Amino acid sequence: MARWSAKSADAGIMRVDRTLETAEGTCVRPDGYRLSRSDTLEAESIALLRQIAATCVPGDVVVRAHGPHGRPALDRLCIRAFGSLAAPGWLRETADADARGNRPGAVVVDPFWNWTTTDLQRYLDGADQDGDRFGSAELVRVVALGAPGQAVNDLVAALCAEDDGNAAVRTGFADTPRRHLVVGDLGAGDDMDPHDALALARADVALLVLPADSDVTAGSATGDLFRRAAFAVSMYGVPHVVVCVTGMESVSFSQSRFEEIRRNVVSFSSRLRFGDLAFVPVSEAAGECVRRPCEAMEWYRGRILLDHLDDIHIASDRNLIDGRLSVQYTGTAGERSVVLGSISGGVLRTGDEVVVLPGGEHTTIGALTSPSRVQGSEETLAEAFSPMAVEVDLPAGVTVAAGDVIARPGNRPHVATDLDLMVMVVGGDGGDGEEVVLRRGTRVTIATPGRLTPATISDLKYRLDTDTRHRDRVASGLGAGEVGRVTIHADAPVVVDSHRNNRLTGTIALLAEESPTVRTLAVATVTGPVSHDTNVVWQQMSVTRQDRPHRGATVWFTGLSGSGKSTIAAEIERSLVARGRPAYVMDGDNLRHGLNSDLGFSDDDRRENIRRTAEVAALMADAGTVVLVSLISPFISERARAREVHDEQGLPFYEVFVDTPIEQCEQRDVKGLYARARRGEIRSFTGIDSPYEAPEKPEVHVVPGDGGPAVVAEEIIEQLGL
Ligand SMILES: Nc1ncnc2c1ncn2[C@@H]1O[C@H](COP(=O)(O)OS(=O)(=O)O)[C@@H](OP(=O)(O)O)[C@H]1O
Ligand SMILES: Nc1ncnc2c1ncn2[C@@H]1O[C@H](COP(=O)(O)OP(=O)(O)O)[C@@H](O)[C@H]1O
Repeated sequence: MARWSAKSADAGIMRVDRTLETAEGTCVRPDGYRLSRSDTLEAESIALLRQIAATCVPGDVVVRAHGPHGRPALDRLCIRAFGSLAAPGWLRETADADARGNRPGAVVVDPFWNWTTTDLQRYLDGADQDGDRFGSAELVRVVALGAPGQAVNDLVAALCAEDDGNAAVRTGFADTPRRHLVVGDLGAGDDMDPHDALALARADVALLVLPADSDVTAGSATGDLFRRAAFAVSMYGVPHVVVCVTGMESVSFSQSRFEEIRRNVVSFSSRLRFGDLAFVPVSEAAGECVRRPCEAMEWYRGRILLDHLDDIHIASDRNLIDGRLSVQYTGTAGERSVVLGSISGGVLRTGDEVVVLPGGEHTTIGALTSPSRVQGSEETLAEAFSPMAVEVDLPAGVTVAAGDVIARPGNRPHVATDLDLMVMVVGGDGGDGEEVVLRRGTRVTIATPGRLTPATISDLKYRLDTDTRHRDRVASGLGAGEVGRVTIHADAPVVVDSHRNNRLTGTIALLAEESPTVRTLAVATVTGPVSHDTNVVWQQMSVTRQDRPHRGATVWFTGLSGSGKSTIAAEIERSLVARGRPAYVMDGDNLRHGLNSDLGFSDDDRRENIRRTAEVAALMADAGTVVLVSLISPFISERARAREVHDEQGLPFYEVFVDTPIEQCEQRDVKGLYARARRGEIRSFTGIDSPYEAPEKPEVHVVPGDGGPAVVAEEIIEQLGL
């Protein structure tokens, strides 16, 4: 591996805060932080700035370097450190010229991360001491928030063994044996600026800080800050949460106080979506239980914070199922089209059949190359996976543009003009003291990687009180710091995933339309697409769910044809009905005779089949029935959507994966369909020439060895408490 020195780089660094309309087109403006060399940016060609503008959104960090020695050094650093970046200067057509070093280049580093230029410079300086340190270490993004600023500051300083107290520094660094931690200090988290919100949307781990002498349940100011921060962590889906109970010395290192706080936080968080929650008592002034054990807290048997962060299992957090390439730059190289972007989900391989969205053109992935090859160490990749940056060859003539998303034909993101969003209005960035408000009719710009799409807020469904969860359905707007559910109508289709499926492609920024500058109003998570007429309003009925004699639920069976879904579902139905519990099987075959008789087995038809079935199941569950859906439902994304439909209405939803291997299904061949599919008489048959995506975390996983249908049925009833 090449050794290099960051100091040899003639670097310009800026964080994009504004995009700006000029006579020549859109360009970007740095946020005011300046490094000694960054003023060379002003002299940069307008063409380069336009290139950058085409690929980044506010919050991005742009690193620019030129000269034969500087560029490769920075490129290498950025690739190693961040993984997900794109570089207009790395286009194949310009690569040779770049390698000779006479052309300026730019990289957009890790969109949505909250670096200041000061942070980045410190990072470069740190890297300089040991150029290889990012070679094998895994980068883990940590954010700390939740208590009055100083408490969070102290924790970050203790974790990163720093004492510089520089207010401009928002990011600390800490190395564990296996990892390189980048720790963003978000302070109290009560008045987030866009960078904070975007950092949260990207973080692997959130450290929620709660001083030991305050409490989450009390109406204290600190408790309020903590609860708000916890809500934001949950909303943006940070997969791992560590509650750091700080200032243990102020409560005499009391174990019972720590346990009391733990109980209170656990009880409070049951209403939040926390996947992984841990607690560490901290005496941060001396870094105890942060970087080293604390003698005064011998009772604490858990790991110290740094060890915990070294060990948290983050590899499974990445979405490695749904293949997505967010295109940030396009060009041509001889006959071929070349695109540059980051893998925002799944794994892509050379030869994969893919579709370019929103256009819908089908094509095939050619050579995959790691951008670092510009340094002369060309790396052709067999496969690329999230969150890598790659350069991809496509056959000549494919229509593809920055902002497009490349996905698999059988596993597509949503391509929609109408989206259902949870938004958090973020402040602190306008600088004019004016309260930012989103309301029905507000014009905004949707920022997705590489693309800006004008849009209108079509409806404000409710404003959410993040504390009580009260939904204020008559609210007229959302002010700074407020959270709400909106629908938005985009002027052109946008390509997104549900946030639940993919945090990267499921998060968007909403920018204000204030020519000539643009500022971020809100950072939103995508609930899903909406396609209904916005003039239709929900009618509240007088009979509520609580008035009904039975509580409903949906049990969703998924698996190959012949796996046993219907047989088990029918057993459960029989058993429940015999006990007087309303239950009903919604069987794919049967639904296709009526409700879904207009649908075939194309991917799109299957999606619609699943969507309709989920909606009907939710209605029946709402009416008090245990609905047993038996549908192959081969796509993870659509099953997730079915779950969302239920979650949104507070209805229980359980996924049961009937995991019978295809060989066994084929042997059973209940309807003789496998034989026909093998003979080519049926096309697009699941498991043969149409994909089946197995669930990752079903509530119940049934395998053939579990017993006969009746046994399995009783076990499911028991396990789900039906
Ligand atoms: N091409 C193809 N692929 C898969 N299945 C096929 C196909 N053609 C017909 N069938 C029969 O239709 C049943 C599956 O319908 P589903 O509605 O459950 O399918 S899906 O969820 O929309 O994928 C399935 O029934 P089950 O065996 O009960 O699963 C098949 O019998
Ligand atoms: N443990 C089991 N659970 C469910 N079905 C089983 C089991 N063992 C054998 N079978 C048989 O497998 C077949 C499954 O068919 P079916 O329930 O129609 O599957 P699907 O609805 O998934 O297409 C039935 O003939 C059933 O009797």
